[in-house]
Amino acid sequence: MNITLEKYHGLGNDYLIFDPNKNELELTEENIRLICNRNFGVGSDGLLVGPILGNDKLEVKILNPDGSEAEISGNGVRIFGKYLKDAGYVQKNRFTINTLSGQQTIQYLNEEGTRIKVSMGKLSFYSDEIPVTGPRREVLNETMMFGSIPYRVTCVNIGNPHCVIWLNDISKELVCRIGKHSESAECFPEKINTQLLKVLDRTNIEIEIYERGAGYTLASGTSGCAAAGAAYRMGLTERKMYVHMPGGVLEVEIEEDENVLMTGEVGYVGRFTLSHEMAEQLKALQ
Ligand SMILES: N[C@@H](CCC[C@H](N)C(=O)O)C(=O)O
Repeated sequence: MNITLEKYHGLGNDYLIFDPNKNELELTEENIRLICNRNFGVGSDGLLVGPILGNDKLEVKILNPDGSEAEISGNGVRIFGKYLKDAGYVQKNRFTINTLSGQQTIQYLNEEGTRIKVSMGKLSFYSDEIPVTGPRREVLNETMMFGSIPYRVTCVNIGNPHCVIWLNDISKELVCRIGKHSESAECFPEKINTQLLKVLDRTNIEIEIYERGAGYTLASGTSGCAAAGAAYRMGLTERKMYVHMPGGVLEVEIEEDENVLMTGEVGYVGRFTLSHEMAEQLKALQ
């Protein structure tokens, strides 16, 4: 049996879909790393395994390129939504899926399903829910040391953990320098995704991203929601804003109950049928 993977991207944040109903391979940390490797494998910022059928909801498992499992991915959910339409798994325009972090509602905004709105769930700034070590509190504008340098940090959970650093000048170089330390800092027992946040005006923010388990990425849906949530909470923006990332722009709205709505595009790259040689290498790593 051939192994086929479908590749999509959300604003340059690329994912491969491994549909377990069409492929036979036991995924392990080792073979996930090889699939996502940009030199020796197909290459991607992560792997989406699904739909996993069985209960009343379609389920997706989200894997980082280092083989670790993430609770949620904003771009991943939109991409999975587009795949479900392309592969004929759904006919409705609005439906709910299951991820490790809970349920997300997906809505197609155009006929092709390339523009998708997702109800992502609620923000939490509470230390025990993010998680961040220390007494229970909302982690707002605290000083934290990453690589011996102090930063003002707001932490937030939107299904997965994020730390947002508000600065006037942001760059790829700086987020990579900070992210290498913050990702595995002792105060983050589940590790963390890092965003540098620049506020452009009350309805536009810009971010640079360093993802847990993936490193630097051109875009991240949950990072966009987390940074928007932090900016709103700090009183810097309105509830609705555009989040500018190197790969494109996401629309984010923080509802009154702190539920987050995220809207953005998805692009289809193509189908990859792995060579016999590659399939054998992956099987040897099962
Ligand atoms: N690209 C993502 C986030 C993927 C998961 C993240 N690396 C984690 O480990 O939490 C997005 O679009 O949200």
